[in-house]
Amino acid sequence: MKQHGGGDASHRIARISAHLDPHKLQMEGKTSLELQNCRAKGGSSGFKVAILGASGGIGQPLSLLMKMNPLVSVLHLYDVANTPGVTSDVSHMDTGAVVRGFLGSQQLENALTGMDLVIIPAGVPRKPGMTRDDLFNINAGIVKTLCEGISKCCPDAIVNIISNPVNSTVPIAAEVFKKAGTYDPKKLLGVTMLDVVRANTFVAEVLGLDPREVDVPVVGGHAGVTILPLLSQIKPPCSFTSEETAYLTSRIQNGGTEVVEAKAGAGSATLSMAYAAVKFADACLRGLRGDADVIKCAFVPSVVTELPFFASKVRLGRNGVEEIYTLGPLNEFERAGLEMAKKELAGSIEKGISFATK
Ligand SMILES: NC(=O)c1ccc[n+]([C@@H]2O[C@H](COP(=O)([O-])OP(=O)(O)OC[C@H]3O[C@@H](n4cnc5c(N)ncnc54)[C@H](O)[C@@H]3O)[C@@H](O)[C@H]2O)c1
Ligand SMILES: O=C(O)C[C@H](O)C(=O)O
Repeated sequence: MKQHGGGDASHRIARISAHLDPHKLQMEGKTSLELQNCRAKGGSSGFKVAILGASGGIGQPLSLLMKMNPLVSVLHLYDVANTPGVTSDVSHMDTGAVVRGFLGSQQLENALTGMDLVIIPAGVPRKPGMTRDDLFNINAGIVKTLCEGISKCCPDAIVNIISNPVNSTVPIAAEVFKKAGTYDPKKLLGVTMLDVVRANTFVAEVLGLDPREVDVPVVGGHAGVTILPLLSQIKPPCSFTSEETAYLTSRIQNGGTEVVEAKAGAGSATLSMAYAAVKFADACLRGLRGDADVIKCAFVPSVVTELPFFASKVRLGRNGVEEIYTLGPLNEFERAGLEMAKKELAGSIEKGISFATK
């Protein structure tokens, strides 16, 4: 019997199940382009987003939240483990985005083809006693391989890097893209949004405000002293005692460690990170859509300081980062913090560059 929507019932059912399992389509001899076009009816117009590391502690809630984002029409979930289960689960949500799962390196290219935005939370997290830099040996190689795939399959995509150490993985990504001839500095962003989310929360606690009313710029990078909250520039404008400034700066800089210790070996921030990653990805998509005044902090290729990468406020638009804002007036405490941040950042950036160019 012919069904409304094209194709007979058995074909239609086969298509729906294949759409959850790219293997099935490949076995039917479909090309990757057909795979891309084989969309369930009802998919809304919008952007195509891939999450690399989708089965992880961050990846799963991030997949859930991106499936809820009305700007997303296609959501590709890629990991080296457990994507069939995560994909099946998330795909039952009655929101517009069509979800497809991709498992293992042989499916990376299909996962990436045609994507507008790629979010990378793949890699190992810290355990108590470790620094983010202790993750370098494993995560540097993971990010390098994934970025090689991006160069090949979606060189125009915006890339959001979450994998630590962000201060080194973003320079690695830049070098991979340069080597492939696909580097666009406007499209590479290290995600430091969690530092801003934490800063807003901790400052609101001290001031007795709703965190949603607070906006703290956090500049520099994403590790220890490189995380530099500019409390002198918060909105709404407020002043702090030197004790409050010292307490807040230290708590914001050590927010990640606070979670790592509380989780006692079970990983680092995942839920608050997924929240922050979605806030940031949504800003990138609103920028791509052409919304005005989309401004967020991010660790990007930059000329704001003498370092080649630096986190500061950026304006997001149709081409990715369309404007990078200078740091503005800093007080004495922040100027001293900036010098410490730059010293550590220089080493982490250099470490990433040498890894990717060796
Ligand atoms: N930027 C930030 O603010 C921020 C915040 C929190 C965590 N992180 C970092 O995010 C990363 C992930 O954290 P998590 O808690 O989700 O870890 P996790 O171990 O729970 O998940 C990582 C996922 O990556 C997958 N993975 C490993 N190698 C892969 C590869 N080659 N390709 C694709 N996927 C691969 C794993 O299978 C796993 O599902 C860590 O490096 C962590 O330090 C960054
Ligand atoms: O602290 C970590 O290792 C994870 C992440 O960078 C964070 O800030 O929570």
